[in-house]
Amino acid sequence: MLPAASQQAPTAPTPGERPPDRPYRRRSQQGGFFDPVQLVKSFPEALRKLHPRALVKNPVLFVVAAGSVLTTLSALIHPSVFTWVISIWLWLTVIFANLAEAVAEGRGKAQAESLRRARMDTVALRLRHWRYGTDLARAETEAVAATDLRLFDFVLVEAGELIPSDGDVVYGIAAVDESAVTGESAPVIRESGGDRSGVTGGTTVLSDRLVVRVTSRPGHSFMDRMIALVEGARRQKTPNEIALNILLAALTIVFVLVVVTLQPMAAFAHAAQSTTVLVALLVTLIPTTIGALLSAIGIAGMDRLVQRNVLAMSGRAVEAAGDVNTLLLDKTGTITLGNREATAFVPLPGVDELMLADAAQLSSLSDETPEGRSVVVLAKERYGLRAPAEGELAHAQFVEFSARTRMSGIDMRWDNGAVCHIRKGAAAQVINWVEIRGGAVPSQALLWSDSIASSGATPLLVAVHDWDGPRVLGIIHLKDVVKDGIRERFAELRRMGIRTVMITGDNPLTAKAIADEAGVDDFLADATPEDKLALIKREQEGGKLVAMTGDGTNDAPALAQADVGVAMNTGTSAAKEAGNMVDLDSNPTKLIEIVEIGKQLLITRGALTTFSITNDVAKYFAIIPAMFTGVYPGLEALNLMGLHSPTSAITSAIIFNALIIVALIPLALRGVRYTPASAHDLLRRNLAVYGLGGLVFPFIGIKLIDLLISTIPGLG
Ligand SMILES: Nc1ncnc2c1ncn2[C@@H]1O[C@H](COP(=O)(O)OP(=O)(O)OP(=O)(O)O)[C@@H](O)[C@H]1O
Ligand SMILES: [K+]
Ligand SMILES: [Mg+2]
Repeated sequence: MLPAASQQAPTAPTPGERPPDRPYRRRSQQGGFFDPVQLVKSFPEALRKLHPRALVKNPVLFVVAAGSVLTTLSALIHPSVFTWVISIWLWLTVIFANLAEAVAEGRGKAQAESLRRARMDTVALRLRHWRYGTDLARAETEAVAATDLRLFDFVLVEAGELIPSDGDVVYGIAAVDESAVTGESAPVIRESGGDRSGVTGGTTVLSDRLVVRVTSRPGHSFMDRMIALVEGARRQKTPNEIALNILLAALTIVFVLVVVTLQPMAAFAHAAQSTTVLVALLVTLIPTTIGALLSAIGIAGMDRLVQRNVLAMSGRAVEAAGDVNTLLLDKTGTITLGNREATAFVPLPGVDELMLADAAQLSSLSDETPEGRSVVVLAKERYGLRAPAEGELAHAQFVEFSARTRMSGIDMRWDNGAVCHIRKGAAAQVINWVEIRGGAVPSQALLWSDSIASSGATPLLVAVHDWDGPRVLGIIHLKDVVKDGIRERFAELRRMGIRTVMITGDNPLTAKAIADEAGVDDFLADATPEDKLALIKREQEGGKLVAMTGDGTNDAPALAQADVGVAMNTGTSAAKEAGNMVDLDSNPTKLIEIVEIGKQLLITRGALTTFSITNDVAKYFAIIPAMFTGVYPGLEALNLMGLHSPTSAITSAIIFNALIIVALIPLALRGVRYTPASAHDLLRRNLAVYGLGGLVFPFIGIKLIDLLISTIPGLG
């Protein structure tokens, strides 16, 4: 039996219909963006991170921890209020730094928990020997545990059932509830053939039924990857982060040398310092603030993407997003709604309309793309044409659509030896097909299809080669609609300095019409998957960072090559595998937010590094006079803050040094405010705010702490 190729699409919104500026549901934002309770909750984890194995990964913190051990030992040998207070606050410095990381990770852990709950063990109905055209009612099935499914198994999923594994729909069309993964309760359409064929294990089929080909091994599913990602288990340091870490380590080594060589000089001046004071000086000099917050900033950047329903598989991609120059988008399903539908059959002069409709339908019987299905539907609804019954097409061979041939069709053979070939596809390819077979193509074929294309629709030429010879019959008019509000979003990208380029396999006229309507800066038409890849490489050779959004298998090579490859969650598994980000909302203009988050990550890191280095200056002015006023009374002039006593001055500096870490945790997690502006303006503003702030703020903070603690006996 032939499959019911003309099943109607269930009535649910297509993903593209969502207005781009709709506020996304942010899953873990229910308790406010930064919840102070998290600080308390993460405390045990911060203590666990005191393990030396965890500490060595952060050279700055490791030095502080080593200093804490030294001061604690000396407090045990020469106990005093001062030595104990310094020791305790040094340990607190390390713990607060761990706390920053623990809080950043904690938010993801909670999310991972809720994902785990969604991932249930299910029983799958595996189909034995399924191939296209099998009657599902008669197909042999066996029940197996979802965990026992293998790659390329076929499973049947009915309405109300959980999809047992990631895969591609190979037969059928259904409404699917993907809220377990995307947090979005509106159902989405998943169908075979097109760019909306990918399904995710753990989501639920709401209507109809699907045959799914399994594309992931147990334990390697999308949901598993998502859990590992939000938990931070797979987080690797990005190249920029590693570079900054090396710089911080180098600074630390320099200051260790400074402090160690200071002691002989101090001794020479009869002002030899205690271990506690030397460690205190060292800790104030090294960049503890940024050392403590660096990894939290990175984790929070990934997390901010998750809040916007984007899964970034690599931190490097998030950083690259902050510097993107060019954005490439495919047309169908990305810029347009993507349900290209046949709306009319246009016969050439002298061709019977019914004959064209019949040929169009025959050529689309096994064409499982949305376009193909819509042709069958149109032929049935407008002309009452029914798909041929079982047996009638026993000797037919289907020719599947491919992005390279840009055609699909059927070859039919009759018992008397007669043969009939039917093709439909892009105008240039079909005309070529007819001419190679020796047929003549009337000028209207190209003229009319060009005029359809110029309106932004896609023309498909239909041609036959039978006993009457090769000839074009007419044109199928495929309509596609540009998504609402996309023009404004592209204008916004332009303001951010990003060039948008549409790349499509469609013809240049359709491409131009859509490009004009959507307001992209440039377009490339007639693009094969290789062309898409080559375009990205060319842009990259010029030193540019390229982002690409796409959903089709034919976009996969380009998605893999791009610096930022954002696959639509509605897309095929191949596209999702190839990209380094997946947008669960399948919104191509999400890239605007991704770029913002990338920029915000870079700015936050820069701002806090500046703050960290400048805020050490005040501590220096607190500690140096305290160390030497005994022997050089003139140094009292450096006691700008008028601190109470040498011990209170040093203690205040160390307490401030520890507290500033906790105070900046919310900023590290939330990110510095980002407004679209040139990189130069942003840099200047941040230097002013965070550089100057870092310079001035500690003077006030240390003075206040000094006023407080000078009342404590033993410190005053
Ligand atoms: N089912 C089909 N049968 C025959 N020809 C088709 C079919 N679908 C598309 N075509 C033709 O092939 C061309 C390329 O289509 P395809 O969907 O591969 O483009 P693409 O590269 O994915 O671009 P985009 O998705 O950006 O539009 C279309 O312009 C159309 O002429
Ligand atoms: K410091
Ligand atoms: Mg496509």
